[in-house]
Formats: sequence, C-alpha cells, structure tokens
Amino acid sequence: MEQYLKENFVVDAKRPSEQASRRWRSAVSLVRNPRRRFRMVADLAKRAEAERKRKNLQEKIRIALYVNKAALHFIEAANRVQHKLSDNVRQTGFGIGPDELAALARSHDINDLESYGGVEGLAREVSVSLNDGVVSSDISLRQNIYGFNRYAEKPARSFWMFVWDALHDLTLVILMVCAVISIGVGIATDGWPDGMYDGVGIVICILLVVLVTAITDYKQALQFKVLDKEKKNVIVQVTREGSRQKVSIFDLVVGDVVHLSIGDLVPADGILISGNSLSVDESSLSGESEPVEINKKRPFLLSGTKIQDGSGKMLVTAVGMRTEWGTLMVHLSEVDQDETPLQVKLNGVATIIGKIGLAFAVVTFLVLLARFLLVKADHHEITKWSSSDALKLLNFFSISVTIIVVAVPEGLPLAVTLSLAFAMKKLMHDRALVRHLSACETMGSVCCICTDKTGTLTTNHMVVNKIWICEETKSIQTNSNKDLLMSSFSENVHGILLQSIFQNTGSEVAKGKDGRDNILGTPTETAILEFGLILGGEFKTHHNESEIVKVEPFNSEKKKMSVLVSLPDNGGFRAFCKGASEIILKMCDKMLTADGKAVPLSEKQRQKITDVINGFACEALRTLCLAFKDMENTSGANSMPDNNYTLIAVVGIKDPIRPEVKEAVKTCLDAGITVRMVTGDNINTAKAIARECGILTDYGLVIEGADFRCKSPQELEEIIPNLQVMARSSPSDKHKLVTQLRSVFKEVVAVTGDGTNDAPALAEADIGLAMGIAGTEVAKESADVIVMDDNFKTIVNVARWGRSVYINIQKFVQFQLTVNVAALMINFISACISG
Ligand SMILES: Nc1ncnc2c1ncn2[C@@H]1O[C@H](COP(=O)(O)OP(=O)(O)OP(=O)(O)O)[C@@H](O)[C@H]1O
Ligand SMILES: [Ca+2]
Repeated sequence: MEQYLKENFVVDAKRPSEQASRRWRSAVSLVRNPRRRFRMVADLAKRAEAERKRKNLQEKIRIALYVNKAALHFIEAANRVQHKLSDNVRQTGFGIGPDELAALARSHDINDLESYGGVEGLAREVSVSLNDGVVSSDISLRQNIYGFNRYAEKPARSFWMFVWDALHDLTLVILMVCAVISIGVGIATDGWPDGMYDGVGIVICILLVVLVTAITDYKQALQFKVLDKEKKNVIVQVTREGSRQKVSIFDLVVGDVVHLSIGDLVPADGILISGNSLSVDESSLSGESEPVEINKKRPFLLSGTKIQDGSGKMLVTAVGMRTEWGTLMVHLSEVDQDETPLQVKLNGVATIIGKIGLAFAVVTFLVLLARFLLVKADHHEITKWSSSDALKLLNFFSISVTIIVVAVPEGLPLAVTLSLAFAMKKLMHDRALVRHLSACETMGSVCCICTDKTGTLTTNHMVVNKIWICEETKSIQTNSNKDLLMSSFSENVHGILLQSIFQNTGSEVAKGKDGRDNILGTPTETAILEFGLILGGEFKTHHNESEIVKVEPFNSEKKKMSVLVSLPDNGGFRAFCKGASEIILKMCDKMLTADGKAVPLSEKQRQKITDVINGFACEALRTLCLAFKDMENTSGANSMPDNNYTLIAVVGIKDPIRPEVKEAVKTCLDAGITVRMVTGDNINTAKAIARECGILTDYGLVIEGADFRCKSPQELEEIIPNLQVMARSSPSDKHKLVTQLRSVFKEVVAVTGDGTNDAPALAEADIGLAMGIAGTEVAKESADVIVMDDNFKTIVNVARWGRSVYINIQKFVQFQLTVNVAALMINFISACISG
C-alpha cells in the first residue's frame, strides 16, 4: 500500500509538476467520481488554457516592446490621427483622451511623448502639477474619465451554482434514480402512502448531503475571495496636494505622482518624472528576463513590472483595464489553489478503500441476487416475475450503491481542505496571510527557521541612541538639548552633518495635516532624519540647499547610499555617503575635526574608531557611518567615488527587541525547531541581539557573510549544523544557506525575508515568509505566507497551526476509517444475512 501511494500519490508542496498532478488524477480513475473528488483541486485543463492565453499575450507584448518596435510605431502613427477628444473629456478641461494617453506608455515611442512636450507637457494635459500631485477633490472626476485601477473580474458564483455542482455526484445520481424508481414501483405495489416511504427517505438523505456540501463549498469560495482581495491590495506612495502619502493601489488615478523604490510593483502604466539608477524587471509582462534601465531616453513604465533597483517618481497615464497588465490579470484572476501533498495522499487512501468498497458492493449484490434466485428456484417460481420482485432487485442494487457511498471516504481529502482553510482563517486573525494552502501543512513539519533580525526580532522603531563625532561619543535622548550636543563642534561641522543627513536620504519629512513633522521612509532613515530634526535641522531648507546631481539609492548588496550634489556659487561638487560602518570606514582616509577641518586618518585613529563601532555594536546598536568628499568636478566619473572620503560621524541606532521574542524562540527550541539568524547587520550587533533573544548559545557559531561565501562544500557541511548567526550577509548568502540546509541536511526550512533580493531565498525555502510591513512587493510575491505584523511570534504561531492541522487530520482519518470499515462490515454482513 505504501508503495502504491508513493508511486502514484506524491506531489511537491511547492509548485507541483504538471506530470505529478496528472498522475494522481488518473490513478483515481477506477472509483472516480470526478465532480466530488476533484472539486477542491486545481483544474488542470482550465489552467493550461489560461496559461496558453497568457503566453500568447506575453509574446505579443514582447514583440511590441522588443522586436518589432518600428512596425508598431508605424501602426500607432497611423492610428494617432484618429484620436479625437470626446466631448465629455473636453468639458472637464483635460487635454487628452484616455485611449490616446494609454497608448502612449504602451507604444514606448519617445517621439510621440515629445510631441506632447514630454512628461511636463503631459502633466499639463491631465491638469496636474508634477510637484504637488492631484487634488483630492477631482479624484472621482479622473476615475470617471480615465477609469478605475481595477481589473475585470469574473462575476461571483451564486449559491445555487454550488448546489448544482453538488448534485453532479455520480453516486448520488444513481441513488436518486433508484429513489424515483422505488417510489414509482412502491406505490404501484404497496399503494399510497406506504409504498413511497423508502424512496422518500433516500431523497431526503440526498438533499441533506447536497445542501451540506454546497454550503461548505460556498463558504470556502467566499473565504478564498476575501483572501485574494487582501493579497492584491497593495499600498503605494503618492504625492497628492503637495504631500507624500500612502494610498491603496485601487485608489490610484491617472495624473497621480507615484514614488517608486526598489522592490515595488509598478502599480499602473506611467512616464518617468525623475529617477536614480532605476531599472525594472519586465519579465512578468514580456518574458524578457534582462532588467531594463529606465531613464529620460526610455521613460516608460508598465504596470505589473517590478523595480529591480534604484528609485524614482512617475506620472500615471493609464490604469486598470487600459494597461496590458489588466488584460493579463484577467487570465490570472481565477482563484485556483494547488492541491497539497496531504490531500493527494489521502486521495490515494480513499482510492484504495474505494476499490475495496467496490469489490464488497459487487459481492454483496451477487450474494443477495444468488439468495433471491435460490429462494425463487426453491418455490419453482423462477419463470414468474412480479413487480415486487423488480422492487426487490432494485433494493439490492441500492444497497450495493449505499455500500459504495458508505465505504468510499470521499470526504477524506476534503477534510484537509477544510482544516487547512480553518487554520488559514485563524492565522489571518493572528496576522499571518497564507498565500498557498500547502504552506500551512508544510509549516507543521518545519525543523529550521532562518529569520531576519530587523523588524522580525526587533521592533523596527529605530532611534539614534549614540553618536561619535569629532572624537567624542555622545548619548542622545529624545529630549536632548541641541546646544549641548553641539557644544563640542563648530557651526561648520553642524552644517555638514545636517547636509549629509537631509540630502543623502531616500526618505522625506512632510508636514502632516496637524502641522507635525511626518517622516515617510525606512526605519533606519527615519531614525537619522529624526536625529537631524533634534539637531535643529529643517528638511526642506537643507534638502534644497544645493542641487542633487546624482543619487545611488540603498540596496542590501552594497549596504550603502550615496548622493552627489553641486554646491552653490560654483563651489564644486560634494559626494555624501552613508552606510554599514565597516564598509564606509574603509572608504575614508580623513576625518572631520571639531573646527570643521579634514585631517588624515592615522592607523591609531582608525583603530580607535573601529573600537567605537564595536562598542556601539556590542550594545546591540545598529551602526552607520556618515562621510563626504569634496570634488572640483565630476567629469568622466560615471559612478560615485568610492575612496578618499572624510568621515563625519558614526551613529549608533537603537532598535529594541520585541518583548515576546524570547519566549517565542524558546517555544521553537522546545518544539525541536532550530532558529538561525541571518542579518545584514554588523557581526557584533547581530551577536548581541541573538544572545538576548536566546538564539545564540555558548556553543553556537557566528559567521560573516563574506567568510561563508568562500567556504568549500566540505567546510560548509561541518559548520552549518552549529551555525546560529550569519552577519553582514548578502541576499545570495541567505539563498546559499537555504539550499545547503535543504539539499545536504534534508531539513524542512522556513525563511523570512523583506528585501527584493530575498526573493530567490524565499522561493527556494520550503516555506517563504515575507514581512508585511517592511517587506517589498517582490518579496511578498515569492512568499507562501505574509507575516502582516513582521513579528517572529507570528511565525511561531504559523508553525503551531501547521502542527495542529496535522494532528487534527490524523484524528479525522482515524475516525473516518473506523467508521468506514465498521459501516462496510455491518452493511455487508447484515445484507448477506437478512437480505
Ligand atoms: N537607508 C540606508 N542607507 C544607508 N545604509 C543603510 C540604510 N539602511 C541600512 N543601512 C546599512 O545597511 C545594513 C543592513 O543592510 P541589509 O538591508 O542587508 O540588512 P537589513 O535587512 O536591514 O537587516 P536584517 O537582515 O536584519 O533584516 C545596516 O546595518 C546599515 O548599516
Ligand atoms: Ca533583511
């Protein structure tokens, strides 16, 4: 039996192969009752059809974008003449119609864009200021003219459709026919009303079964729909009425100014306003895997593509069904979950039992028939047949069918769906959104969690706690006095520090409605900006002090961010750099003194600063260095300089551990789950936090990503079992660790991630968990579960529910099988004895 199950009923939890899915479906063929058996599994034919349509569309888009641009331009040019402003568009004061506008981004034709006067001209046509964004009052007008950012959805199936589906059960249909005949023949022989009782009994039972089935299925479908909506609701940052704010992707309108940064999904079609090293991955649309650079020469951004690197702002030109993505999404919008391994296996069990039941049913029918014929022969009535004999035969037949109905545990696989769906609902309350049903199941057998540090183990509320500047370390409290902080350095240093804080940032300080400063950005940057405000800085003033020429946004690979500004009054250029302390310190050869002079950095001083960094890190502070470099000119330099910087300051940022984490880690360890921390942070910071959480023990191993990278496979095999913390890791180190754990150590691995580059590790893991708050859209897309509150405790909850699902199903299977076997036996024996 084990062998049979292994051969036919094994699928992978993640992305099962089409072949395996087909294999188990065909293995159920003998006792199959397709409507019932397959109603909770993916419809392969439909899926293949949708996939084919999607591929076709993708190919079309690919040709339009990459291959046949010239031809397309020609066609577009011919069509363009036909665009005429409709009356209602003209009345509203917009200068361009929705279709014409939508065609612009799709055509990728820069000449076409130029003919409108570039993005500025286009902004005028859609009555929007590129600096201030749209005005709230005309959002509904824009929605009326240019459409909503929603995709067409199939209408929801009504309850009666589910009833209809439930009625299609083969065994039920047979029983129904039996019931009708039974009523007919019964009334003919026994008269009204005695003759109909048997038949009506069966009908009532059938109706009950149908109703219960339809209700559970209907509720299930509703729940999946709610979940699907939750999954699609992405929050995007826009500038509206002069201030940056967050809105739901569904509320986006044409004319909106959207801020994009690494890891975002492009929420609508649009034209680039300004950007820094922006590159997008268009593979979801066109299938081309090479990232495309977006700049002034190629400013077109298409909905559904992903920001691979950099940051920028775009003007929305088309939303919803007017985008290519909209047409593609229609083919993807069907809620279609893959069956889980447990479901498939239980289908196998049900099939085996079904076969036994079928055999019993046939035997029962034969035994009953033989007995009946024998009795008849005994009375020499074998040639005489009455309608009551026919009724008897019919009765035998329905007894046999009943045995099949009782014996085949069709509900077994369904029980998995129901308990998984139940767990899913509970987890939703516990702030975890399960994207793939099978993740719940796999999570039950997880034996290793590789967790992030920032935000997951810590609260992600960062504040600058210490600063080392001009050879002095200072502690900072929220009520710290600005004058006291500045007492030891000159105005000059103060100026450079504020410049470096407010200019070298990807975040923004916006005045909220209540007049208070509101910081929009990542927690690390928020902490630094807040510190800048304590120092008496003002975002707008300092940010606009000098013109920003070039920006290299932060990413986890480089672990630093830099900007190049041109100083006013022809003062040359200045580059600012901030990032991981050791990395920046290596790039510096000078430091700033209290009177604002740059003096060469001696070896002794360098050692001293390293000690300061380690001192901060050992107190569990995240350390960053701020540096700058003055330059005469930048001609010829295409990228940012990476040496000869002057160190301004070292900041230590406090990010307290979540209070519940220690307990949660202990729960994991007690349950036999290993917890490993994989972080991008400094090794000492990582150690301090890991120790505090209980992840790092006395025997545990701590390694830096750079060391891990160059280990040989043998060495890896030796160190990984003891590895508890990996610091300064790049996303590829994380991926390597996961692959090793899975392939060499055969562990079931759960991985958390937030960054864009975490996506490969999330996809590789048995269960990928993406962070709901700090996580990027790209990470979420590759994950199986989204941890909405970023909290490690939630991950433990997922594991707990996973295990309980297993136990529940185990109990249910036990119960169901006992019932089945008992019912089968009783029915068989009683049928044979009593007839
Ligand atoms: N906005 C930023 N600008 C410059 N440097 C930054 C910025 N944010 C973080 N860093 C530096 O990069 C390092 C972290 O990089 P990375 O993104 O790989 O880790 P993380 O994802 O934040 O941490 P974890 O892996 O624990 O979640 C930090 O230690 C910090 O020194
Ligand atoms: Ca991370």
